[in-house]
Amino acid sequence: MQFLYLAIIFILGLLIFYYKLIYNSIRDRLRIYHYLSKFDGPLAFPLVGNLYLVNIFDISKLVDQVLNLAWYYCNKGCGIVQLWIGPVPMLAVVNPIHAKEILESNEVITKADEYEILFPWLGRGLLTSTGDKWRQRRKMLTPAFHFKVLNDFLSVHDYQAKVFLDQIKQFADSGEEVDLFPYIKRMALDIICETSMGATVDAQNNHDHQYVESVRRLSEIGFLWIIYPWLKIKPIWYLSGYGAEYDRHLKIVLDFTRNVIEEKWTEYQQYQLGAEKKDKRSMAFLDLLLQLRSEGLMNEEDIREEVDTFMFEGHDTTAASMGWTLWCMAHNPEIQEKVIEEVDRIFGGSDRDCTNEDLKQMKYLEKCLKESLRMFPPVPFFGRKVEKDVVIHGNFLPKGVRIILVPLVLQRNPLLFENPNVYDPENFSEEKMSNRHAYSDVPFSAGPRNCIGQKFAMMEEKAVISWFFRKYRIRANVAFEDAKILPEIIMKSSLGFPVTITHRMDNK
Ligand code: HEM
Repeated sequence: MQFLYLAIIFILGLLIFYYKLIYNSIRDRLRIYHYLSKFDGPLAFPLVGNLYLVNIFDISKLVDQVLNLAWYYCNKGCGIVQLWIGPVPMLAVVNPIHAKEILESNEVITKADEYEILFPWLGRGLLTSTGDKWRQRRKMLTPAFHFKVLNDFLSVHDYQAKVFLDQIKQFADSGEEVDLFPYIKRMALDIICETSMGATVDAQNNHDHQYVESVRRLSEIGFLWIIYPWLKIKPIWYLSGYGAEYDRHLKIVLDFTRNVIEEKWTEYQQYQLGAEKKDKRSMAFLDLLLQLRSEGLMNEEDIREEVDTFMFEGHDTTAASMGWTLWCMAHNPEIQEKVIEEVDRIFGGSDRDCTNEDLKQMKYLEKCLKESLRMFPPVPFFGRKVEKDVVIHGNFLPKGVRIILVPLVLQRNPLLFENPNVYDPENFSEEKMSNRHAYSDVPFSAGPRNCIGQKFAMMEEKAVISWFFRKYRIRANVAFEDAKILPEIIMKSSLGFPVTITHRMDNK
Protein backbone atom coordinates (compact mmCIF):
# COMPACT_ATOMS: atom_id res chain seq x y z
CA MET A 1 0.00 0.00 0.00
CA GLN A 2 2.79 2.29 1.03
CA PHE A 3 4.47 1.54 -2.31
CA LEU A 4 1.30 2.56 -4.16
CA TYR A 5 1.19 5.91 -2.35
CA LEU A 6 4.84 6.48 -3.13
CA ALA A 7 4.23 5.66 -6.81
CA ILE A 8 1.25 8.06 -6.98
CA ILE A 9 3.27 10.83 -5.29
CA PHE A 10 6.14 10.19 -7.71
CA ILE A 11 3.87 10.37 -10.77
CA LEU A 12 2.13 13.50 -9.46
CA GLY A 13 5.55 15.02 -8.82
CA LEU A 14 6.61 14.28 -12.38
CA LEU A 15 3.37 15.76 -13.77
CA ILE A 16 3.81 18.94 -11.72
CA PHE A 17 7.48 19.22 -12.66
CA TYR A 18 6.85 18.67 -16.35
CA TYR A 19 3.37 20.17 -16.53
CA LYS A 20 4.48 23.00 -18.84
CA LEU A 21 6.18 20.61 -21.24
CA ILE A 22 3.19 18.24 -21.26
CA TYR A 23 0.72 21.11 -21.62
CA ASN A 24 2.69 22.61 -24.53
CA SER A 25 3.02 19.36 -26.41
CA ILE A 26 -0.70 18.53 -26.04
CA ARG A 27 -1.61 22.07 -27.10
CA ASP A 28 0.70 21.92 -30.16
CA ARG A 29 -0.65 18.55 -31.21
CA LEU A 30 -4.27 19.67 -30.90
CA ARG A 31 -3.40 22.74 -32.94
CA ILE A 32 -1.93 20.54 -35.68
CA TYR A 33 -5.06 18.31 -35.63
CA HIS A 34 -7.24 21.38 -35.91
CA TYR A 35 -5.53 22.75 -39.00
CA LEU A 36 -5.00 19.35 -40.61
CA SER A 37 -8.69 18.59 -40.41
CA LYS A 38 -9.24 21.41 -42.93
CA PHE A 39 -7.47 19.34 -45.62
CA ASP A 40 -9.13 16.58 -47.58
CA GLY A 41 -7.69 13.08 -47.09
CA PRO A 42 -8.56 9.43 -46.45
CA LEU A 43 -10.26 8.38 -43.24
CA ALA A 44 -7.67 7.76 -40.52
CA PHE A 45 -7.95 5.58 -37.42
CA PRO A 46 -6.14 6.03 -34.09
CA LEU A 47 -2.60 4.63 -34.06
CA VAL A 48 -2.77 2.98 -37.52
CA GLY A 49 -3.71 6.23 -39.26
CA ASN A 50 -3.99 5.49 -43.01
CA LEU A 51 -1.64 2.53 -42.96
CA TYR A 52 -4.64 0.17 -43.31
CA LEU A 53 -4.95 1.41 -46.93
CA VAL A 54 -1.61 -0.03 -48.01
CA ASN A 55 0.27 -3.26 -47.50
CA ILE A 56 3.48 -2.03 -45.89
CA PHE A 57 4.77 -5.59 -45.68
CA ASP A 58 4.86 -5.88 -49.46
CA ILE A 59 6.77 -2.81 -50.55
CA SER A 60 6.65 -3.87 -54.21
CA LYS A 61 2.92 -2.95 -54.19
CA LEU A 62 3.39 0.18 -52.09
CA VAL A 63 4.18 2.48 -55.00
CA ASP A 64 1.01 1.67 -56.98
CA GLN A 65 -1.16 1.96 -53.89
CA VAL A 66 0.28 5.35 -52.93
CA LEU A 67 -0.03 6.66 -56.49
CA ASN A 68 -3.65 5.63 -56.88
CA LEU A 69 -4.53 7.27 -53.60
CA ALA A 70 -2.70 10.50 -54.46
CA TRP A 71 -4.24 10.81 -57.91
CA TYR A 72 -7.73 10.26 -56.55
CA TYR A 73 -7.30 13.44 -54.49
CA CYS A 74 -5.51 15.25 -57.29
CA ASN A 75 -8.45 14.51 -59.61
CA LYS A 76 -10.74 15.97 -56.97
CA GLY A 77 -8.77 19.21 -57.31
CA CYS A 78 -6.74 18.93 -54.09
CA GLY A 79 -3.23 20.42 -53.96
CA ILE A 80 -2.33 19.18 -50.48
CA VAL A 81 -3.78 16.09 -48.78
CA GLN A 82 -3.73 15.10 -45.11
CA LEU A 83 -2.16 11.73 -44.42
CA TRP A 84 -1.47 9.72 -41.27
CA ILE A 85 1.57 7.44 -41.25
CA GLY A 86 0.44 5.51 -38.16
CA PRO A 87 0.07 8.16 -35.44
CA VAL A 88 2.18 10.70 -37.36
CA PRO A 89 0.25 13.42 -39.21
CA MET A 90 1.59 14.68 -42.53
CA LEU A 91 0.58 16.80 -45.47
CA ALA A 92 1.28 15.33 -48.89
CA VAL A 93 1.75 17.67 -51.85
CA VAL A 94 0.06 16.29 -54.97
CA ASN A 95 -0.01 19.27 -57.33
CA PRO A 96 2.88 21.13 -59.05
CA ILE A 97 1.54 24.57 -58.17
CA HIS A 98 1.68 23.78 -54.45
CA ALA A 99 5.00 21.94 -54.90
CA LYS A 100 6.51 25.08 -56.42
CA GLU A 101 5.46 27.29 -53.52
CA ILE A 102 6.76 24.86 -50.92
CA LEU A 103 10.04 24.03 -52.62
CA GLU A 104 10.77 27.67 -53.41
CA SER A 105 9.94 28.85 -49.91
CA ASN A 106 12.95 30.07 -47.94
CA GLU A 107 11.02 29.37 -44.75
CA VAL A 108 10.25 25.67 -45.26
CA ILE A 109 13.80 24.37 -45.53
CA THR A 110 14.07 22.09 -42.48
CA LYS A 111 14.06 18.39 -43.29
CA ALA A 112 11.35 16.19 -41.74
CA ASP A 113 12.05 13.92 -38.76
CA GLU A 114 12.28 10.94 -41.16
CA TYR A 115 15.85 12.06 -41.98
CA GLU A 116 16.88 11.40 -38.33
CA ILE A 117 18.02 7.91 -39.25
CA LEU A 118 20.71 9.54 -41.39
CA PHE A 119 22.09 11.74 -38.58
CA PRO A 120 24.53 9.19 -37.10
CA TRP A 121 25.91 8.66 -40.61
CA LEU A 122 25.72 12.07 -42.32
CA GLY A 123 25.70 14.21 -39.17
CA ARG A 124 24.32 17.66 -39.93
CA GLY A 125 25.86 17.94 -43.37
CA LEU A 126 24.41 19.69 -46.38
CA LEU A 127 21.54 17.23 -46.84
CA THR A 128 20.38 17.12 -43.23
CA SER A 129 21.27 20.51 -41.72
CA THR A 130 18.99 23.54 -41.60
CA GLY A 131 18.88 27.28 -40.91
CA ASP A 132 22.10 29.31 -40.91
CA LYS A 133 24.31 26.25 -40.75
CA TRP A 134 22.79 24.94 -43.99
CA ARG A 135 22.96 28.38 -45.67
CA GLN A 136 26.64 28.73 -44.77
CA ARG A 137 27.49 25.22 -45.92
CA ARG A 138 25.62 25.58 -49.18
CA LYS A 139 27.55 28.79 -49.91
CA MET A 140 30.88 27.19 -48.99
CA LEU A 141 30.29 24.03 -51.01
CA THR A 142 28.77 25.53 -54.15
CA PRO A 143 32.25 26.23 -55.66
CA ALA A 144 32.98 22.49 -55.37
CA PHE A 145 30.35 21.99 -58.10
CA HIS A 146 31.67 24.70 -60.40
CA PHE A 147 31.80 23.54 -64.03
CA LYS A 148 35.62 23.77 -64.04
CA VAL A 149 35.79 21.27 -61.15
CA LEU A 150 33.18 19.05 -62.79
CA ASN A 151 35.06 19.10 -66.10
CA ASP A 152 38.14 17.75 -64.33
CA PHE A 153 36.08 14.77 -63.21
CA LEU A 154 35.38 13.73 -66.79
CA SER A 155 38.61 11.72 -66.82
CA VAL A 156 37.32 9.77 -63.79
CA HIS A 157 33.95 9.07 -65.45
CA ASP A 158 35.77 7.93 -68.59
CA TYR A 159 38.21 5.70 -66.78
CA GLN A 160 35.60 4.01 -64.58
CA ALA A 161 33.18 3.63 -67.53
CA LYS A 162 35.88 1.72 -69.41
CA VAL A 163 36.48 -0.57 -66.43
CA PHE A 164 32.72 -1.18 -66.37
CA LEU A 165 32.68 -2.06 -70.08
CA ASP A 166 35.53 -4.51 -69.52
CA GLN A 167 33.70 -6.12 -66.62
CA ILE A 168 30.57 -6.82 -68.63
CA LYS A 169 32.39 -7.85 -71.82
CA GLN A 170 32.27 -11.52 -70.76
CA PHE A 171 28.45 -11.39 -70.98
CA ALA A 172 28.54 -9.81 -74.43
CA ASP A 173 30.99 -12.57 -75.49
CA SER A 174 28.85 -15.40 -74.13
CA GLY A 175 25.36 -13.97 -74.68
CA GLU A 176 24.52 -14.93 -71.11
CA GLU A 177 21.89 -12.79 -69.36
CA VAL A 178 23.28 -10.49 -66.66
CA ASP A 179 21.80 -8.29 -63.96
CA LEU A 180 23.58 -5.02 -64.71
CA PHE A 181 22.71 -3.32 -61.45
CA PRO A 182 25.55 -4.59 -59.21
CA TYR A 183 28.07 -3.66 -61.94
CA ILE A 184 26.63 -0.17 -62.37
CA LYS A 185 26.51 0.34 -58.61
CA ARG A 186 30.14 -0.58 -58.11
CA MET A 187 31.14 1.72 -60.95
CA ALA A 188 29.11 4.61 -59.49
CA LEU A 189 30.70 3.98 -56.11
CA ASP A 190 34.21 4.05 -57.59
CA ILE A 191 33.37 7.30 -59.37
CA ILE A 192 32.06 9.06 -56.27
CA CYS A 193 34.90 7.76 -54.11
CA GLU A 194 37.50 9.04 -56.48
CA THR A 195 35.80 12.39 -57.12
CA SER A 196 34.78 13.14 -53.57
CA MET A 197 37.74 11.73 -51.69
CA GLY A 198 40.47 11.27 -54.27
CA ALA A 199 40.62 7.71 -52.89
CA THR A 200 39.75 4.43 -54.49
CA VAL A 201 37.83 1.47 -53.10
CA ASP A 202 38.23 -0.23 -56.49
CA ALA A 203 34.82 -1.77 -55.93
CA GLN A 204 34.64 -2.80 -59.60
CA ASN A 205 37.48 -5.23 -59.10
CA ASN A 206 36.91 -5.92 -55.44
CA HIS A 207 33.33 -7.16 -55.23
CA ASP A 208 33.46 -8.06 -51.56
CA HIS A 209 34.66 -4.69 -50.31
CA GLN A 210 33.23 -4.22 -46.80
CA TYR A 211 32.48 -0.55 -47.35
CA VAL A 212 30.28 -1.36 -50.36
CA GLU A 213 28.25 -3.93 -48.45
CA SER A 214 27.88 -1.63 -45.44
CA VAL A 215 26.58 1.31 -47.50
CA ARG A 216 24.04 -1.05 -49.08
CA ARG A 217 22.76 -2.35 -45.74
CA LEU A 218 22.62 1.11 -44.15
CA SER A 219 20.29 2.27 -46.93
CA GLU A 220 18.09 -0.82 -46.65
CA ILE A 221 17.77 -0.76 -42.87
CA GLY A 222 17.33 3.02 -42.89
CA PHE A 223 14.29 2.72 -45.12
CA LEU A 224 12.71 0.11 -42.83
CA TRP A 225 13.18 2.56 -39.93
CA ILE A 226 11.29 5.19 -41.93
CA ILE A 227 8.29 3.09 -42.92
CA TYR A 228 7.79 0.97 -39.80
CA PRO A 229 6.84 3.41 -37.00
CA TRP A 230 7.54 0.83 -34.25
CA LEU A 231 11.25 0.66 -35.18
CA LYS A 232 11.55 4.26 -33.95
CA ILE A 233 11.14 2.92 -30.39
CA LYS A 234 14.73 2.31 -29.28
CA PRO A 235 14.23 -1.03 -27.43
CA ILE A 236 12.30 -2.47 -30.41
CA TRP A 237 14.96 -1.13 -32.82
CA TYR A 238 17.63 -3.06 -30.92
CA LEU A 239 15.51 -6.12 -30.08
CA SER A 240 14.66 -6.50 -33.78
CA GLY A 241 18.40 -6.83 -34.49
CA TYR A 242 18.32 -3.91 -36.95
CA GLY A 243 19.77 -1.45 -34.44
CA ALA A 244 22.91 -3.48 -33.81
CA GLU A 245 23.34 -4.26 -37.49
CA TYR A 246 22.94 -0.59 -38.38
CA ASP A 247 25.56 0.41 -35.77
CA ARG A 248 27.99 -2.24 -37.02
CA HIS A 249 27.80 -1.07 -40.64
CA LEU A 250 27.89 2.55 -39.54
CA LYS A 251 31.20 1.99 -37.78
CA ILE A 252 32.73 0.42 -40.90
CA VAL A 253 31.60 3.33 -43.08
CA LEU A 254 32.65 6.08 -40.66
CA ASP A 255 36.05 4.49 -39.97
CA PHE A 256 36.69 4.25 -43.69
CA THR A 257 35.90 7.91 -44.38
CA ARG A 258 37.79 9.15 -41.32
CA ASN A 259 40.91 7.20 -42.33
CA VAL A 260 40.82 8.55 -45.88
CA ILE A 261 40.36 12.11 -44.63
CA GLU A 262 43.25 11.78 -42.20
CA GLU A 263 45.52 10.41 -44.90
CA LYS A 264 44.52 13.16 -47.30
CA TRP A 265 44.98 15.82 -44.63
CA THR A 266 48.56 14.68 -44.04
CA GLU A 267 49.13 14.68 -47.80
CA TYR A 268 47.55 18.11 -48.09
CA GLN A 269 49.84 19.54 -45.42
CA GLN A 270 52.89 18.07 -47.13
CA TYR A 271 51.69 19.48 -50.41
CA GLN A 272 51.29 22.92 -48.82
CA LEU A 273 54.92 22.63 -47.73
CA GLY A 274 55.79 21.83 -51.32
CA ALA A 275 56.95 18.30 -50.48
CA GLU A 276 55.10 16.54 -53.23
CA LYS A 277 53.00 17.63 -56.19
CA LYS A 278 49.66 15.86 -56.59
CA ASP A 279 48.48 14.40 -59.84
CA LYS A 280 45.42 16.01 -61.41
CA ARG A 281 43.16 12.98 -61.21
CA SER A 282 43.19 13.16 -57.42
CA MET A 283 41.94 16.78 -57.29
CA ALA A 284 38.69 15.88 -55.55
CA PHE A 285 35.93 17.63 -53.59
CA LEU A 286 37.95 16.69 -50.53
CA ASP A 287 40.80 18.97 -51.62
CA LEU A 288 38.43 21.91 -51.48
CA LEU A 289 37.17 20.85 -48.07
CA LEU A 290 40.72 20.47 -46.76
CA GLN A 291 41.44 23.98 -47.95
CA LEU A 292 38.46 25.18 -45.89
CA ARG A 293 39.89 23.26 -42.93
CA SER A 294 43.26 24.94 -43.35
CA GLU A 295 41.45 28.31 -43.35
CA GLY A 296 39.73 27.32 -40.09
CA LEU A 297 36.25 27.30 -41.70
CA MET A 298 35.64 23.58 -41.17
CA ASN A 299 36.88 21.00 -38.70
CA GLU A 300 37.62 17.33 -39.24
CA GLU A 301 34.09 16.19 -38.39
CA ASP A 302 32.49 18.84 -40.62
CA ILE A 303 34.52 17.47 -43.50
CA ARG A 304 33.57 13.91 -42.67
CA GLU A 305 29.88 14.83 -42.70
CA GLU A 306 30.10 16.40 -46.13
CA VAL A 307 32.20 13.65 -47.66
CA ASP A 308 29.77 11.03 -46.35
CA THR A 309 26.86 13.12 -47.67
CA PHE A 310 28.40 13.15 -51.15
CA MET A 311 29.11 9.43 -50.88
CA PHE A 312 25.53 8.70 -49.83
CA GLU A 313 23.71 11.07 -52.24
CA GLY A 314 26.17 10.67 -55.06
CA HIS A 315 26.30 7.02 -56.01
CA ASP A 316 23.11 5.05 -55.34
CA THR A 317 21.16 7.82 -57.04
CA THR A 318 23.21 7.88 -60.25
CA ALA A 319 23.43 4.07 -60.27
CA ALA A 320 19.65 3.73 -60.06
CA SER A 321 19.18 6.35 -62.75
CA MET A 322 21.68 4.72 -65.16
CA GLY A 323 20.24 1.27 -64.43
CA TRP A 324 16.67 2.38 -65.21
CA THR A 325 17.86 4.18 -68.34
CA LEU A 326 19.50 1.04 -69.69
CA TRP A 327 16.41 -0.94 -68.73
CA CYS A 328 14.24 1.49 -70.74
CA MET A 329 16.65 1.25 -73.71
CA ALA A 330 16.55 -2.54 -73.55
CA HIS A 331 12.77 -2.37 -74.03
CA ASN A 332 12.78 0.34 -76.69
CA PRO A 333 15.06 -0.68 -79.59
CA GLU A 334 14.09 2.31 -81.78
CA ILE A 335 15.02 4.76 -79.04
CA GLN A 336 18.24 2.82 -78.46
CA GLU A 337 19.13 3.13 -82.16
CA LYS A 338 18.62 6.89 -82.03
CA VAL A 339 21.03 7.09 -79.08
CA ILE A 340 23.54 4.96 -80.99
CA GLU A 341 23.20 7.24 -84.03
CA GLU A 342 23.89 10.28 -81.85
CA VAL A 343 26.86 8.65 -80.14
CA ASP A 344 28.33 7.63 -83.54
CA ARG A 345 27.80 11.12 -84.90
CA ILE A 346 29.80 12.53 -82.00
CA PHE A 347 32.56 9.94 -81.69
CA GLY A 348 32.62 8.56 -85.21
CA GLY A 349 33.35 5.05 -83.97
CA SER A 350 36.51 6.12 -82.12
CA ASP A 351 37.66 5.13 -78.63
CA ARG A 352 38.73 8.62 -77.68
CA ASP A 353 37.89 10.08 -74.30
CA CYS A 354 34.79 12.15 -73.77
CA THR A 355 35.02 15.95 -73.67
CA ASN A 356 32.66 18.50 -72.25
CA GLU A 357 31.86 19.58 -75.82
CA ASP A 358 30.78 15.99 -76.58
CA LEU A 359 28.45 15.99 -73.57
CA LYS A 360 26.79 19.18 -74.77
CA GLN A 361 26.02 17.52 -78.10
CA MET A 362 24.22 14.58 -76.48
CA LYS A 363 20.84 16.25 -76.76
CA TYR A 364 18.84 13.11 -77.46
CA LEU A 365 20.55 11.12 -74.72
CA GLU A 366 19.78 13.96 -72.33
CA LYS A 367 16.06 13.64 -73.15
CA CYS A 368 16.29 9.89 -72.55
CA LEU A 369 17.95 10.40 -69.16
CA LYS A 370 15.36 12.96 -68.13
CA GLU A 371 12.58 10.62 -69.19
CA SER A 372 13.93 7.77 -67.06
CA LEU A 373 14.29 10.17 -64.13
CA ARG A 374 10.63 11.07 -64.69
CA MET A 375 9.44 7.47 -64.67
CA PHE A 376 11.91 6.23 -62.07
CA PRO A 377 13.04 9.09 -59.82
CA PRO A 378 15.84 7.69 -57.61
CA VAL A 379 14.88 9.72 -54.51
CA PRO A 380 11.40 8.44 -53.60
CA PHE A 381 10.33 11.36 -51.40
CA PHE A 382 11.48 14.60 -49.83
CA GLY A 383 10.17 15.67 -46.46
CA ARG A 384 10.08 19.04 -44.75
CA LYS A 385 9.08 20.21 -41.29
CA VAL A 386 7.20 23.48 -40.91
CA GLU A 387 9.02 25.43 -38.18
CA LYS A 388 6.94 28.59 -38.35
CA ASP A 389 3.28 28.87 -39.40
CA VAL A 390 3.19 29.47 -43.12
CA VAL A 391 0.55 30.00 -45.82
CA ILE A 392 1.04 28.05 -49.04
CA HIS A 393 -1.28 28.85 -51.94
CA GLY A 394 -3.95 30.01 -49.50
CA ASN A 395 -3.53 26.97 -47.23
CA PHE A 396 -2.49 27.52 -43.62
CA LEU A 397 0.26 25.07 -42.59
CA PRO A 398 0.76 25.05 -38.82
CA LYS A 399 4.16 24.95 -37.10
CA GLY A 400 5.27 21.38 -36.38
CA VAL A 401 3.51 19.69 -39.31
CA ARG A 402 5.52 17.54 -41.71
CA ILE A 403 5.22 17.86 -45.45
CA ILE A 404 5.97 15.07 -47.88
CA LEU A 405 6.48 15.31 -51.62
CA VAL A 406 6.64 12.14 -53.72
CA PRO A 407 8.10 12.98 -57.18
CA LEU A 408 6.37 9.96 -58.75
CA VAL A 409 2.97 11.37 -57.79
CA LEU A 410 3.63 14.36 -60.05
CA GLN A 411 5.77 12.67 -62.67
CA ARG A 412 3.35 9.85 -63.46
CA ASN A 413 0.18 11.85 -63.05
CA PRO A 414 -2.03 11.28 -66.14
CA LEU A 415 -3.30 14.86 -65.77
CA LEU A 416 0.25 16.16 -66.28
CA PHE A 417 1.72 13.58 -68.68
CA GLU A 418 -0.09 11.89 -71.55
CA ASN A 419 0.58 8.13 -71.28
CA PRO A 420 2.65 8.52 -68.10
CA ASN A 421 3.65 4.83 -68.01
CA VAL A 422 5.11 4.83 -71.51
CA TYR A 423 8.81 5.62 -71.93
CA ASP A 424 8.87 8.53 -74.34
CA PRO A 425 11.91 10.86 -74.42
CA GLU A 426 9.80 13.31 -76.47
CA ASN A 427 8.15 14.26 -73.19
CA PHE A 428 11.26 16.44 -72.91
CA SER A 429 10.99 18.12 -76.28
CA GLU A 430 11.04 21.92 -76.02
CA GLU A 431 7.41 22.09 -77.08
CA LYS A 432 6.13 19.63 -74.47
CA MET A 433 8.21 21.19 -71.72
CA SER A 434 6.96 24.67 -72.45
CA ASN A 435 3.36 23.41 -72.29
CA ARG A 436 3.50 22.01 -68.79
CA HIS A 437 4.18 23.33 -65.30
CA ALA A 438 7.91 23.32 -64.54
CA TYR A 439 7.32 21.56 -61.22
CA SER A 440 5.58 18.58 -62.87
CA ASP A 441 9.02 17.00 -63.00
CA VAL A 442 11.27 17.37 -59.95
CA PRO A 443 13.64 14.35 -59.65
CA PHE A 444 16.38 16.63 -58.29
CA SER A 445 13.93 18.57 -56.12
CA ALA A 446 13.90 22.32 -56.80
CA GLY A 447 14.26 25.68 -55.10
CA PRO A 448 16.95 26.55 -52.55
CA ARG A 449 17.36 22.93 -51.36
CA ASN A 450 17.60 21.37 -54.77
CA CYS A 451 20.26 18.79 -55.56
CA ILE A 452 23.69 20.41 -55.60
CA GLY A 453 25.03 17.41 -57.54
CA GLN A 454 22.56 17.61 -60.43
CA LYS A 455 25.14 18.66 -63.07
CA PHE A 456 27.68 16.17 -61.75
CA ALA A 457 25.07 13.42 -62.07
CA MET A 458 24.08 14.33 -65.64
CA MET A 459 27.72 14.50 -66.73
CA GLU A 460 28.49 11.11 -65.21
CA GLU A 461 25.42 9.51 -66.75
CA LYS A 462 26.00 10.93 -70.20
CA ALA A 463 29.64 9.88 -70.18
CA VAL A 464 28.89 6.33 -69.00
CA ILE A 465 25.81 5.64 -71.14
CA SER A 466 27.48 7.01 -74.27
CA TRP A 467 30.47 4.73 -73.62
CA PHE A 468 28.08 1.81 -73.23
CA PHE A 469 26.46 2.42 -76.61
CA ARG A 470 29.77 2.96 -78.35
CA LYS A 471 30.41 -0.72 -77.62
CA TYR A 472 27.18 -2.59 -77.03
CA ARG A 473 23.50 -3.04 -77.79
CA ILE A 474 21.13 -4.26 -75.13
CA ARG A 475 17.84 -6.14 -74.93
CA ALA A 476 15.64 -7.56 -72.20
CA ASN A 477 13.93 -10.92 -71.94
CA VAL A 478 11.64 -9.92 -69.10
CA ALA A 479 8.61 -7.62 -69.52
CA PHE A 480 9.10 -3.95 -68.72
CA GLU A 481 6.36 -3.94 -66.07
CA ASP A 482 7.81 -6.96 -64.27
CA ALA A 483 10.51 -4.78 -62.73
CA LYS A 484 8.54 -3.20 -59.88
CA ILE A 485 9.75 -0.04 -58.23
CA LEU A 486 11.00 -0.75 -54.71
CA PRO A 487 10.83 2.40 -52.63
CA GLU A 488 13.95 2.08 -50.48
CA ILE A 489 15.87 5.20 -49.41
CA ILE A 490 16.86 5.18 -53.08
CA MET A 491 14.37 3.60 -55.50
CA LYS A 492 15.41 0.21 -56.78
CA SER A 493 14.07 -2.34 -59.22
CA SER A 494 12.58 -5.51 -57.73
CA LEU A 495 14.39 -7.61 -60.37
CA GLY A 496 17.58 -5.63 -60.75
CA PHE A 497 18.17 -5.06 -64.48
CA PRO A 498 18.45 -8.48 -66.15
CA VAL A 499 19.47 -7.94 -69.78
CA THR A 500 21.35 -9.48 -72.66
CA ILE A 501 24.23 -7.49 -74.13
CA THR A 502 25.64 -7.88 -77.63
CA HIS A 503 28.76 -6.42 -79.22
CA ARG A 504 28.07 -3.71 -81.77
CA MET A 505 29.50 -5.51 -84.79
CA ASP A 506 28.88 -2.38 -86.90
CA ASN A 507 31.37 -0.52 -84.71
CA LYS A 508 34.23 -3.04 -84.73
C1 HEM B 1 20.47 11.03 -60.50
C2 HEM B 1 21.17 11.44 -59.47
C3 HEM B 1 20.63 12.27 -58.33
C4 HEM B 1 19.35 12.52 -57.96
C5 HEM B 1 18.07 12.01 -58.60
C6 HEM B 1 19.40 13.37 -56.80
C7 HEM B 1 18.29 13.87 -56.14
C8 HEM B 1 18.35 14.72 -55.06
C9 HEM B 1 17.20 15.23 -54.38
C10 HEM B 1 15.76 14.89 -54.72
C11 HEM B 1 17.63 16.03 -53.38
C12 HEM B 1 16.78 16.74 -52.35
C13 HEM B 1 16.57 15.75 -51.23
C14 HEM B 1 15.70 16.25 -50.14
O1 HEM B 1 15.17 17.37 -50.17
O2 HEM B 1 15.54 15.46 -49.22
C15 HEM B 1 19.07 16.03 -53.42
C16 HEM B 1 19.88 16.72 -52.55
C17 HEM B 1 21.24 16.63 -52.54
N1 HEM B 1 22.02 15.94 -53.44
FE1 HEM B 1 21.39 14.89 -55.02
N2 HEM B 1 20.70 13.60 -56.49
C18 HEM B 1 21.49 12.96 -57.40
C19 HEM B 1 22.87 12.97 -57.45
C20 HEM B 1 23.69 13.63 -56.58
C21 HEM B 1 25.12 13.65 -56.65
C22 HEM B 1 25.94 12.96 -57.73
C23 HEM B 1 25.57 14.36 -55.56
C24 HEM B 1 26.97 14.69 -55.14
C25 HEM B 1 28.03 14.45 -55.80
C26 HEM B 1 24.40 14.82 -54.83
C27 HEM B 1 24.44 15.56 -53.68
C28 HEM B 1 23.33 16.09 -53.06
C29 HEM B 1 23.41 16.91 -51.86
C30 HEM B 1 24.66 17.28 -51.11
C31 HEM B 1 22.10 17.27 -51.55
C32 HEM B 1 21.63 18.16 -50.42
C33 HEM B 1 21.51 19.58 -50.96
C34 HEM B 1 20.99 20.59 -49.96
O3 HEM B 1 20.13 20.27 -49.15
O4 HEM B 1 21.45 21.74 -50.03
N3 HEM B 1 23.29 14.36 -55.48
N4 HEM B 1 19.49 15.22 -54.46
